[in-house]
Amino acid sequence: MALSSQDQLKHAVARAAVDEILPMLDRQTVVGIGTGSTANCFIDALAEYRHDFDGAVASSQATADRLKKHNIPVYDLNGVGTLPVYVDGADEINHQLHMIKGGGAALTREKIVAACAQTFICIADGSKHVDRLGGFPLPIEVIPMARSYVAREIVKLGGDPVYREGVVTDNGNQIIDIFNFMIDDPLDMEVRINSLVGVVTHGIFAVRGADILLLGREDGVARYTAS
Ligand SMILES: O=C(CO)[C@H](O)[C@H](O)COP(=O)(O)O
Repeated sequence: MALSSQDQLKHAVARAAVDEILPMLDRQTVVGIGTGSTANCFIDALAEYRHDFDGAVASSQATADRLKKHNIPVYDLNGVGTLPVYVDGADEINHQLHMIKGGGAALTREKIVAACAQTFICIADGSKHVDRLGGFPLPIEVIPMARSYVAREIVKLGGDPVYREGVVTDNGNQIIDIFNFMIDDPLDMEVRINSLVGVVTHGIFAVRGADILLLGREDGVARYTAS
């Protein structure tokens, strides 16, 4: 079956991410790996080198399952400590390499694994690159009993919260997506939403943004670094 051009871009950035990390790998290296269709392309490309590194820490059960299918060992983050690199996709990424993530509901584990990584490489197709975050609805993972409270607080901040019905995160929590919520200052908004009681995490990744962006475009993969 022929791949769509967006799928081809995902494969191209996944391959570029493998090339980027190959010099970092040795038999002791444990790699942090994100969640989603672009991260899946990365896992499939990395599997070719599975004897050149030790294993991976997964940001979701879905990612752990895919790694195991490739016979790549999956480790508990608590037993690993600092990771040299974390590779993941994004729903949006701006020019400062701040992101919105969590479209796949894996945001909390993604943020934890990213926090433990020395280098965060974001892989995305060109449609994800934006001047201003917020076109993509911002996901918030909430403790279930706090869902309505958090939603009311989000309305006060100017957003339109929508409960992502039927979705339970790997941590047993629920997701609210905030629509119509353009974000001028991602660092400030990340901290403000973090301070709401009942919020587990949300999808603004600015305090720990990406260090490197590999962006798939029709004319090739562009590489950006955080300034
Ligand atoms: O944050 C995520 C999952 O929680 C993903 O990285 C994000 O949704 C991008 O996914 P895809 O690569 O499928 O477009």
